[in-house]
Amino acid sequence: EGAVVTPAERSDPWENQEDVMMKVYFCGSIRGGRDDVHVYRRIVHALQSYGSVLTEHVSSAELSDRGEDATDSGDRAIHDRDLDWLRQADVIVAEVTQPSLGVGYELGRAVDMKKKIFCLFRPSSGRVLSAMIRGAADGENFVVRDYSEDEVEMVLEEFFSGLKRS
Ligand SMILES: O=c1[nH]c(=O)n([C@H]2C[C@H](O)[C@@H](COP(=O)(O)O)O2)cc1CO
Repeated sequence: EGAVVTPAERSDPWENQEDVMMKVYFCGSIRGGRDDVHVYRRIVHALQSYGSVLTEHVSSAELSDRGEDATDSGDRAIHDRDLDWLRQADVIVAEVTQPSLGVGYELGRAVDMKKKIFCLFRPSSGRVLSAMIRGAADGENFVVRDYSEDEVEMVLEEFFSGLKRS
């Protein structure tokens, strides 16, 4: 009676699940162009088997290259919310084939926060990935993986099974 329940003693299963569920921040181009939204959908769908995806909206077919809100105050709200999610995230997964200022910025901030980062690039696009992304790879906290669309599930499985071991 009157005992203080510490977080470790909580018995609500939903609360516990929240505690253990990995949080994944997915980055993909929005105002940079929506050409690859079908790939983002496939990635986010696969990611949902590893944890909770904080930025599911990035993969929404309804979201155009105008973004969520075109007003200035809307932009601040988007920026602040996304940085908050970035801080909460255990891992960042970015599809970097379609160049995007926002994605590049998110990755730079995530490096500064010492997050685990996994970037996916499709050479079949004919593009050459920015040196500021390819050149940031250290094979451990910042991993860049070339892949083709049909390999989405396989490369994510490889990455997440590596995380469990480390
Ligand atoms: O409406 C938005 N909502 C939003 O969450 N973002 C974030 C998530 C994406 O990973 C990234 C896309 O940046 P950009 O719009 O510069 O391509 O920025 C970006 C916008 C629009 O810039």
